[in-house]
Amino acid sequence: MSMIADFYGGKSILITGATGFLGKVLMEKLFRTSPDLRVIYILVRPKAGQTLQQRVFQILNSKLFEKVKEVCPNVHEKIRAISADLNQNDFAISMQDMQELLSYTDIIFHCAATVRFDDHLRHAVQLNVTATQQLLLMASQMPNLKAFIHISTAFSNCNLKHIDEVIYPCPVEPKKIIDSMEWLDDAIIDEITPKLIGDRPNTYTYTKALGEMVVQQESGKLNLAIIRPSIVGATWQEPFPGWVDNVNGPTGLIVAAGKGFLRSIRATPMAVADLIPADIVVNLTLAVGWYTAVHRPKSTLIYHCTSGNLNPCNWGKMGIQVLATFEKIPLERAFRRPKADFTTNNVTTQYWNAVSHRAPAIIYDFYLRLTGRKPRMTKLMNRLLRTLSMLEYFINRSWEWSTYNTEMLMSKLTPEDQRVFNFDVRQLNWLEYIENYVLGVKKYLLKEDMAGIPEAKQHLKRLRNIHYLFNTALFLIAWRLLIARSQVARNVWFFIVSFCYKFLSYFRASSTLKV
Ligand SMILES: CCCCCCCCCCCCCCCCCCCCCCCCCCCC(=O)SCCNC(=O)CCNC(=O)[C@H](O)C(C)(C)COP(=O)(O)OP(=O)(O)OC[C@H]1O[C@@H](n2cnc3c(N)ncnc32)[C@H](O)[C@@H]1OP(=O)(O)O
Ligand SMILES: NC(=O)C1=CN([C@@H]2O[C@H](COP(=O)(O)OP(=O)(O)OC[C@H]3O[C@@H](n4cnc5c(N)ncnc54)[C@H](OP(=O)(O)O)[C@@H]3O)[C@@H](O)[C@H]2O)C=CC1
Repeated sequence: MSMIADFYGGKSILITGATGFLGKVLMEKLFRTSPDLRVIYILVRPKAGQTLQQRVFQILNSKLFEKVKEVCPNVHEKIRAISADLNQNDFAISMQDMQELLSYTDIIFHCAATVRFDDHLRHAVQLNVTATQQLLLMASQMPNLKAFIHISTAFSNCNLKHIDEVIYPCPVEPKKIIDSMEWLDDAIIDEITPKLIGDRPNTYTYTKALGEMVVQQESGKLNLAIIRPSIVGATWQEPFPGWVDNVNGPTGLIVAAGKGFLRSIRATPMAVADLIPADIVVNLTLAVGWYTAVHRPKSTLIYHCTSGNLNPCNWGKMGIQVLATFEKIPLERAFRRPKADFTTNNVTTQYWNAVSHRAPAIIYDFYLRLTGRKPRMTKLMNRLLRTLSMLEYFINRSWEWSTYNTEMLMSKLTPEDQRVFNFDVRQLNWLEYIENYVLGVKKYLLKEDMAGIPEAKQHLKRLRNIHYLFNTALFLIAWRLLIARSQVARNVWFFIVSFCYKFLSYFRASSTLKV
């Protein structure tokens, strides 16, 4: 029997960010391994034209939850969606709902965040810092609360090269930042943002670091732990390999490479690609929840959920495997054949962006215009280039994260728990994982049918022929222009033609002699 699964039995669990990528995998695992849990409360905001119930229905009816429905047929009754907006005071939760949450919650998993790199500082502070502070305040009023698990990111201190499982203070206190966001106007915030974030690349990593400081400062008598995952990728094993449903992190680039939009990327092939599968993050999170509640460590422990120091892989190897998988299993209706190179400096990056990204987009838009359609490729390409520029920081550097607490926790688990809640990244085979990731992107994110693979391959062959034809035509035009303008080119051309003629005459004569 799994001690961890047993622990969650009968418990009331509160999850924020349950509609997000990680939140859904977390909920799935909880229901599947502890179907006898009392209830999972999820804080959900109503979204464009969808009620709360519709949002929950959509999640529970997705492929991700197919296994859950077998082991926990009454899963609909065990999930309680509470209308909440983490940007509002008291999260805009009704008095009645708040009372229920305060009375019954045993464990909190705080996953909600804005993960956009370019979010305005005011909004990022509101969600990643102030909301965390408010949730901690709520938690302190929960008589039955046994553990509060905060999901941060391994990149909250990406301004450092070696990162330990400790909280590094930011120069300005989170409370001062929260206060100032209330009275400063947007223009001033824009002006001071670069100074505040300092040597971090964006508001996301900065506000996640502030969020950790808030957790430390507001800990009071709470049992807290912080988890820092690196770059979360598709699932490795559970509930099935390759599940992913959004374009964040590498996923969007995998799509862009497979569809032939992304042809070059400024990245360091040897830099460590610190990816971590979503199910490993979730297994560690549940193990931490159990350990924090049962063993009640004296201080707030931080757990790095990273792969680099235990089972490193680099971007070069990953890129090659992504492309190799697209050879076997191509995406449908690609714009160009998947083929991409790493560039390493500004000049080559600008050159390949112009030649491989902008020029084909302009030519395609010209073709769309000619055929009476609306041009769209240049706009799409500009967005891709903007996204690439945001991600570049993370694919041109390597970090070292120590994992003492994570390894300590692994050693505390029974063999059964090590199996059921496996977070040992050393067991992961990267090539197999990447292949399943790419397959998952095709099946679960893009919802492409595997039966369409022969047609997709045929389409790629057509694209290859168009490519050869286009290159030949381009070469002939360039050559024609050159010999019209240059005597040297004309002489070379004359020499080649007469050489070919002589060679052919000799070949014909010698074959006639043989007969
Ligand atoms: C020697 C070897 C040679 C081999 C050659 C191989 C060559 C390479 C082959 C390529 C294969 C790729 C495989 C590996 C690639 C490695 C890249 C990995 C990068 C990973 C970096 C992650 C760093 C994570 C650090 C921190 C982790 C976290 O803690 S948080 C989670 C991460 N958060 C995010 O990822 C959010 C990022 N997104 C944003 O901030 C915003 O979306 C944006 C600022 C990027 C864009 O915002 P904007 O307002 O303009 O538009 P938006 O509406 O949001 O989106 C616009 C369109 O862009 C699409 N989109 C969004 N994100 C991505 C993405 N990550 N990749 C691609 N596309 C993305 C989005 O869908 C929109 O599209 P449309 O709807 O069609 O308009
Ligand atoms: N993905 C990654 O690579 C990594 C993620 N992390 C961390 O993991 C956590 C989860 O990330 P991930 O699942 O990828 O992120 P997602 O963007 O997929 O999910 C974010 C979640 O937060 C919710 N949310 C956002 N704003 C509000 C709001 N105002 N009120 C209520 N809920 C809100 C979203 O709800 P809605 O559905 O309504 O938008 C969604 O459920 C985050 O804390 C992130 O920092 C850490 C390292 C890497």
